[in-house]
Amino acid sequence: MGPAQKLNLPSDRLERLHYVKRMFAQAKGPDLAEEWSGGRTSALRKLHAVDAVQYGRNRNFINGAVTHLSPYLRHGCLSLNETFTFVKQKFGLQGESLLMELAWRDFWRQVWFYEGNAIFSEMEPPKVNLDYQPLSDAVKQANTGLPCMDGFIKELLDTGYMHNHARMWFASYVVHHLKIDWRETADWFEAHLLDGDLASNHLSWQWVASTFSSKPYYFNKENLERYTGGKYCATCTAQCPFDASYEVLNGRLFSPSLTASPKQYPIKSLPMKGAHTFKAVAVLVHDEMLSAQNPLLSKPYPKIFVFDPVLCGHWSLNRLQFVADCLHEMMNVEVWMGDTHAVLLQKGVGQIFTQDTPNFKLKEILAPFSPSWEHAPRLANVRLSERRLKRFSRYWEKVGPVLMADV
Ligand SMILES: Cc1cc2nc3c(=O)[nH]c(=O)nc-3n(C[C@H](O)[C@H](O)[C@H](O)COP(=O)(O)OP(=O)(O)OC[C@H]3O[C@@H](n4cnc5c(N)ncnc54)[C@H](O)[C@@H]3O)c2cc1C
Repeated sequence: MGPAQKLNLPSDRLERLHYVKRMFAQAKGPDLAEEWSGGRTSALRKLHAVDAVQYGRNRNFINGAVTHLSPYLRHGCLSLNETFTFVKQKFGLQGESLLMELAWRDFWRQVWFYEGNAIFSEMEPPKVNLDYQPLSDAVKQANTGLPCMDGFIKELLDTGYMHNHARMWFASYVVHHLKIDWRETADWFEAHLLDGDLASNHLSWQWVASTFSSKPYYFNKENLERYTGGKYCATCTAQCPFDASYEVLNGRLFSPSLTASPKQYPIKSLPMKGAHTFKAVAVLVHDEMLSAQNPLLSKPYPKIFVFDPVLCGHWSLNRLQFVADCLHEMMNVEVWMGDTHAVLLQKGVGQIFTQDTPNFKLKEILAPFSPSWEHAPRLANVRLSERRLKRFSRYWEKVGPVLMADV
């Protein structure tokens, strides 16, 4: 890693895109499209355009009224609470479907807080036989020979986005048809998403695989054709692996799992760095709190954000550009690239305030700086037992009535 370097993000958007490309020369992929510009201004525009009524009717269709809010929620441009309240007040019960999807995000995050690094290994034994083949170049390069899957992958590589239903189909195809290692693909997938989120992503892959659900997720051609409006099937000449009844697919894809123990994926700790006696205090802004409205930014200390390769070295170019857009709106935040530890030492910082996160890597990096982890308000102020955090339905049984009480 080179020495830490302070960045001066240009105000002009095009210049900023070029600047990020130059500074992060190793980052791959196309530039960030204008419609995905980062920051709270764009986030609010998208929030005000939400049509929760249409969403409830057609969210599973690939061209349905989905919100595209995920990158903004992931990076804290909007808080989940304010988004939930906005939808509830504007749409009432008609917004229920969207409110429930927003709650899924909270559920995965609460599971991450509770389980920690366990979410990166199999949470439960798989309910059907899984295999762990390496992720192939054919998948990574959108060259599977299936127009639907290649179309989904191309969209991911070109824009950093994939519709939720396409994510489910794609994950199911990779894990259950190609028998590829879910964890390797989840890591690759997260690196290409603008909304890449370790909890929503890795736990969703486990939900599809059946290591955090009671059965595997799979689909047939009829389902894909219906929700894509026939877009891929109409001209497809491939031998379709999905063209069968659920019963036939079930027999073809699965036999009950013989593995009693869930697969574990070891996680390396970062090398421990010593504490020190510096006196300065700072607010460490991280990638989940990218809004000038974040309450921590009102503290009377310097605010510092670091593009640390340990945390974001695997991100695609457009994700880095998205984050740069967000930071550009946060006038009083100093932006650096390099080793967080080195930046804080260089600035004589001995103590930091920051927003709490389940991200263990960030916690390890910040441990030598007496971090004060400030909790963001929770979506619902309810205590959730381990049992509730095993399945969304049990979580919702407790949280739903609290959140929906005044609708
Ligand atoms: C295999 C797989 C991987 C995924 N990886 C991620 C990820 O890395 N980051 C991420 O934010 N989401 C992930 N999701 C969840 C979901 O697909 C996306 O949040 C959603 O598609 C984002 O698009 P949108 O904002 O237009 O969603 P909309 O359908 O408009 O939903 C509105 C919001 O509700 C939340 N939401 C909706 N569905 C889900 C869900 N199933 N789980 C959690 N939150 C949800 C999101 O915050 C989303 O922005 C993944 C799902 C699957 C099946």
